Amino acid sequence: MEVRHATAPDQVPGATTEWLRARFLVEDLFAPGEVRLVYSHEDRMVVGGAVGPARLPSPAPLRADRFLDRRELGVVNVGDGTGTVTVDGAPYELAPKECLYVGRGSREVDFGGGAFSLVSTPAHAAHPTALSTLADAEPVRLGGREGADERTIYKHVHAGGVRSCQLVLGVTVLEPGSMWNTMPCHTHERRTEVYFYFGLPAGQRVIHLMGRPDETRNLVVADRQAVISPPWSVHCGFGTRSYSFVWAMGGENQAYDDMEPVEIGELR
Ligand SMILES: O=C[C@H](O)[C@@H](O)CC(=O)C(=O)O
Ligand SMILES: [Zn+2]
Repeated sequence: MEVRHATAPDQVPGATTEWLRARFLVEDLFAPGEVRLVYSHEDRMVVGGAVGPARLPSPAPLRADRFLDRRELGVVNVGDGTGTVTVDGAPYELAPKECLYVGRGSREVDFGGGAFSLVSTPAHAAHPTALSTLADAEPVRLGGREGADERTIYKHVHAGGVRSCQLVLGVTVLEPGSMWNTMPCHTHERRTEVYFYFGLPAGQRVIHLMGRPDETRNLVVADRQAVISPPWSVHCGFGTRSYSFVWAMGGENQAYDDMEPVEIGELR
């Protein structure tokens, strides 16, 4: 498991494209029969990808007998068909974009055929493992044709949905012909957020904006790649085609709307 250290906003001016990509972009998470994980010191979030059949390991940097001894996990099916995730012998069927929350203390997590994105945060208590379907996730329509940002937000793990210690997780799906996510954008000083882009056609890219609102940079992101957004960073993007993304947060609170909005004219 790769370990990435935390960053500070004063490292961004002067940073090269390569430096930014090595710290904030997560590539190559998906390989057949493997679970690949990256540990970030930003709120100690672990970001991963699983392609079954594979079992969740407990990599050495965790110093834990089992991955979920002190953690909780959100799994989202990012493939095109139904996928099965088995937790301590109990199978859960996930349709595309559906989420399984796996609680602290679970022992074995097995991924069947399919592709899954993973996000984990430290957990102080055991909440029950629970499936969240798209219907459970209380879809919210946002945006419009005029802003090229018609999209549906599915909130899976949050204060009013599946319970967790600190993880907040959902999926946003853009309509065909809609390319912008999260514009106007925001920061949230009390949480780190990970965006995991998927459903982007081969050869297309998302231009993801990061950095302080007055010092932005861009990352050019391909399908099934993730971006780590520290609390000081905006996170929004424009695709060359429509796409979906998993967004997941960890940190001080679980209030979805605890954010600092940024006016478009403030961006530099
Ligand atoms: O803090 C919340 C997150 O950035 C996302 O939920 C935003 C998002 O999915 C969108 O606007 O499309
Ligand atoms: Zn956000």
